[in-house]
Amino acid sequence: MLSYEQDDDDQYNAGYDVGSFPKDFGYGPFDQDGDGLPGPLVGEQKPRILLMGLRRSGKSSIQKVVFHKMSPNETLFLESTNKIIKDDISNSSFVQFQIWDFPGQIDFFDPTFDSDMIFGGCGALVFVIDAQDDYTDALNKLHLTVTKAFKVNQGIRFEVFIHKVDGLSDDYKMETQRDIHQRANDDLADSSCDQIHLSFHLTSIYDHSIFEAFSKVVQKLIPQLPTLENLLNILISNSAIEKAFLFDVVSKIYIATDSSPVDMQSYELCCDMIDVVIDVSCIYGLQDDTEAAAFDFQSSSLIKLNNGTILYLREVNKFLALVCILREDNFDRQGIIDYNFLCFREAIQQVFELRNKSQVYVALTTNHHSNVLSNQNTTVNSETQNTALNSAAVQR
Ligand SMILES: Nc1nc2c(ncn2[C@@H]2O[C@H](COP(=O)(O)OP(=O)(O)OP(=O)(O)O)[C@@H](O)[C@H]2O)c(=O)[nH]1
Repeated sequence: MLSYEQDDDDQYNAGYDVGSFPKDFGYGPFDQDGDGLPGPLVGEQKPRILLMGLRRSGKSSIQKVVFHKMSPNETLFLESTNKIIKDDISNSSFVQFQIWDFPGQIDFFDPTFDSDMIFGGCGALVFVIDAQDDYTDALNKLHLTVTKAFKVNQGIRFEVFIHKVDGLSDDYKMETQRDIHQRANDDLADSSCDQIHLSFHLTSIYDHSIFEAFSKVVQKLIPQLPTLENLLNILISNSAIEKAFLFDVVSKIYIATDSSPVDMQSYELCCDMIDVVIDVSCIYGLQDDTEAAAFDFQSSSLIKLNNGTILYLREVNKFLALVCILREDNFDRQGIIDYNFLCFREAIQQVFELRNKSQVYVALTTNHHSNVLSNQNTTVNSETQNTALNSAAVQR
């Protein structure tokens, strides 16, 4: 990897809107052509994300907006969910999971509620609280839900979405978050369950906060995350990039970023850039006679902002894109950045290959301990890649 001097300071302006994605650019069937990435194996257990919360708290809206490109206004007409809706999200080799949307009125004491089955294979439980409503009942239900789930499966990540905060002032938002945080943790402490850890996110479907929160939930379920972060750190430090996100293009969830702090504006800018690229590709890039995807190995884009900042997007594979933010002055050596990007893409492919090999191995031998196995392999792989990338780096 080639190296570059870096400058600090960046400012960007943004005007945002969500959901300009064409709806037909959705989760297609997972096939094997293009980048040689095999699809999920038959019988492989996908991590499950449960969406729970009281009625009308916004669960279905979240799922539709993030994963099905529904515009936020259309959620006003969503019918109440009255059975568990299972949604299989298999759009990328990294992001493969199921989302189960539960009806608000679910009763844990109902004999048909099989908590071992439901919480057993669950990776994360997202509990949605309507912050515009009185949340006392929601807090009681949260307590009941997490304690019940924790008894069945201690590995579940508990994520609380303090939702619909678009209607609240900044001060009130913070106050609500503090209050919910305090009361939820007090309830756990009172029932001697302080080992249960809850993470809190302020969310709304009317801005990018819901995508950001979901990104964090999903990242915790990706065993390769440390490897990806490492690769991004190496890439940005050698290419004078300020910030880099690895995006799942369809959902605009970022599955990894470098270790510098994420600010909401950068994330929103990058999301908007993906919208622009996909919109333009769908309008001008589709060939009449083929069903080729609008986003392919040639997809890349460069947007210069009027504050001396550049947004640079490159396709990594058919599901993932790298979006970088950097200063215009540092882009005069684009060749170095492009070369480093190729090293990065190669390394990401190795992560995929190794993951897939370990999956095949697991499938051929036994289904037991599959997570542990792939985790261990990925760690070894991470070290190999870092060594390879570092040795390829050429300092200027
Ligand atoms: N202001 C605001 N309204 C929201 C938001 N998210 C969802 N809503 C609205 O909340 C209402 C209920 O949303 P649903 O998604 O149906 O709620 P649910 O939790 O799935 O409801 P059940 O299926 O009955 O359990 C809808 O009218 C949505 O438009 C948000 O972020 N902000």
